[in-house]
Amino acid sequence: MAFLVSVSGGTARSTVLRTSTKPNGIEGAKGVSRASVKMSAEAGKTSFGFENVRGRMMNLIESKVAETRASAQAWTSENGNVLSSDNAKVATMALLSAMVFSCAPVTPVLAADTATSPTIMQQSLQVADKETSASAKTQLADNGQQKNGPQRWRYSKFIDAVEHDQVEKVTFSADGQRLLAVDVDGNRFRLDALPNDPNLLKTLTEHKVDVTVLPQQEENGAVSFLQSLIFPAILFGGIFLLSRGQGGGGGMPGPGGMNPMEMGRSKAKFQLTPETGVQFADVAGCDGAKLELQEVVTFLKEPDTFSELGAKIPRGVILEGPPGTGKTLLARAVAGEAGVPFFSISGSEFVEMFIGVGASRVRDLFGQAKKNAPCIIFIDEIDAVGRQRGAGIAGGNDEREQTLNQILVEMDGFEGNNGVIVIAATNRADILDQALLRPGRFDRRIIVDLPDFKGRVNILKVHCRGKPLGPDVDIEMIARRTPGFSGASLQNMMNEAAIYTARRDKTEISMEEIDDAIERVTLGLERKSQAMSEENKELVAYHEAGHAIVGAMTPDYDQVAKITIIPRGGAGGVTFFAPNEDRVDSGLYSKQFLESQLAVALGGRLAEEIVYGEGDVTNGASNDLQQVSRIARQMITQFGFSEEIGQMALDDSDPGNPFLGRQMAQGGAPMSMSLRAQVDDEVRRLVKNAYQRARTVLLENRDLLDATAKLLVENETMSSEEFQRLVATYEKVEMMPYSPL
Ligand SMILES: Nc1ncnc2c1ncn2[C@@H]1O[C@H](COP(=O)(O)OP(=O)(O)OP(=O)(O)O)[C@@H](O)[C@H]1O
Ligand SMILES: [Zn+2]
Repeated sequence: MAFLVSVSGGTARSTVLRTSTKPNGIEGAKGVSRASVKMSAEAGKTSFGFENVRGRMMNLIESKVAETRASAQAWTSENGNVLSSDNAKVATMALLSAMVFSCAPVTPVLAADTATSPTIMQQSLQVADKETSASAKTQLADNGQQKNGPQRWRYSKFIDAVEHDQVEKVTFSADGQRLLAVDVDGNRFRLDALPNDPNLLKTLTEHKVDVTVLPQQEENGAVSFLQSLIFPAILFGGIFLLSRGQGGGGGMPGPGGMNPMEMGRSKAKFQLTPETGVQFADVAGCDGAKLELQEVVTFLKEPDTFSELGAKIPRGVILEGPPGTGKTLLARAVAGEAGVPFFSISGSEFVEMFIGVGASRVRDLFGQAKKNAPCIIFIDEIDAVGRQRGAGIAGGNDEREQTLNQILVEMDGFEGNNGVIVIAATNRADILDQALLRPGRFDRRIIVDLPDFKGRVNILKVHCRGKPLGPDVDIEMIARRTPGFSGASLQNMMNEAAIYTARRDKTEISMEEIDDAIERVTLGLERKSQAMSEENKELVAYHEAGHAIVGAMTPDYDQVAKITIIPRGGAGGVTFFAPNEDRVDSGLYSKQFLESQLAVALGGRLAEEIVYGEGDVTNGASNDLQQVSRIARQMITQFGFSEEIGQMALDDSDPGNPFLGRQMAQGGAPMSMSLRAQVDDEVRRLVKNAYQRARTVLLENRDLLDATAKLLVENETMSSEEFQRLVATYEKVEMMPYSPL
């Protein structure tokens, strides 16, 4: 079997051809990945010219991140719907490399669940996708490709592009921590966690970059940032601030008034809201999503300017995320910010209609929308109609398919710039028909995840507005106590508190009512997902940090894409790793990689052990431990990775292996008792070795472990970049290479 491994980093691209047929063709695999790291390092050096070692190291890390991201992106875009298809092998490969360590302090998610549950797996991939798409696209862009979602840029690369007049437009988040840039070709780039660069604004102005700042949220830091922008804005001109308020932006005049609304035909089932009145400031805790949607707002406000600039016109946007995270609210806010009408319909309403009605409703809806352009069409629960065609559980649903087809026809029929943008919402993007996600249709996917601590503070502020609060009410404390709550649960909780207050004949909501309300909502949530106590938080943080650090300190291991300790789906926390291109392409995993994987899986439990002592480890790692023994067994019985046992496939009748599939387990020789014992010994040896290596690396990087856990407790999530920064600051020792005991 021959395959291509593309090596890329920064500007350098080259291709390495390798042939191999056996899974134990490890030498080749190693060679390739070394080569790719080296190439990336070279690329990093030439494009940035950092002279010091640290700089080079960071470049190397970044290139490596970019590399793995590219693969994650390429993989997801090609195989986006792999989960619901029967293409189990690809899914297996992806899962193996995008290894997810989701660990629950109380109810562990079984490994089998992780592998078979499309939701969890999709979550992992989505997060990988979300967190990783960016740099990946920097590379895809080199090929002239731009897939959905903005790419992520390094700061230095961004400045470089600005200085070369490659950047057209920049939108800052209200707090000034992130920005979205659009280059001259209309490609979008994202930068998170901006450094404090006093010259940034000057550079932007000098190069005539359009600067927009998102409306400010009630965050303190934002004020000074805004002020710091306003001042030079007067000096340099050419910058306009988007002010919150009637009609939105300064700068260029938007289409002030709305088209007079023609009443929808009476049979029309969709809702039309001429003016939603919702602003971005009403949606809190999803700055990333707002940043991306700002472009849609700009387009709706000034469609002509937008297309004159040659920017790529947005068509369809999919908002995906758990229930109650504010997807509908965001869509309404886009309409509100742009001052355009909002058409909405729910996917499930289509399905309830009589045969033939769905498609004509779609025609109606789009017809009305075009007449009222610019406007937004919002389709809630798009999965109800947008599920893969021909994959219906009850033998397919013609009505649904016709409705879906009609939506596709309408979206394809958008000529040039007709000012209609379709926003769809779903919490099951994994089951969507791929046709929906093609370019020109819903080619932008925006993740709206559960809010982290800061997000919850902001959401609470929104929902405390206009409510009489007692002097003892501390919003930050409420936010600390409500991890795992969505925006809707928080709103619900505040309403409950208000009801308790009224019942108790009080005039102000006090902490007492809020406590009761939190308890009540938590009880409701607990049935669905794991609610997390304060004490658990630190433990989960150490556990996840353990996985991440062992992964990061392992040469050639997959990149950490995101760490979170927000409880979800029964898991206390999750560490996501982005798959690596070589491995995904080939589906081959070297012995070295699998050994590292053992160590990474053990890292969580080990961190607990190191920090709290052996007596205090929790059963939250049972999922990890299952993964460990499964991987180790397979290495010995199926991949012939043991010298003792040799290169033969054995029938290790481990029932239903969700990871590598039965096909690999087939055809093995039955095992004698003595062989079984030998296998057990070998498995134990492998695991013990991995355990030792992971333990050493965690002990020697204790500072990094503490720093990571601390930040996780504070923020609940950590991006790849944030983690890399910690690694760069604290890292001491890499994991030692495998040495047989
Ligand atoms: N980020 C947020 N900021 C402020 N309020 C929020 C936020 N998220 C949710 N809410 C509150 O919860 C309500 C329900 O949210 P919304 O309907 O937008 O969620 P959704 O993601 O569309 O949920 P579903 O998937 O169940 O349709 C909103 O009307 C709002 O009051
Ligand atoms: Zn774990």
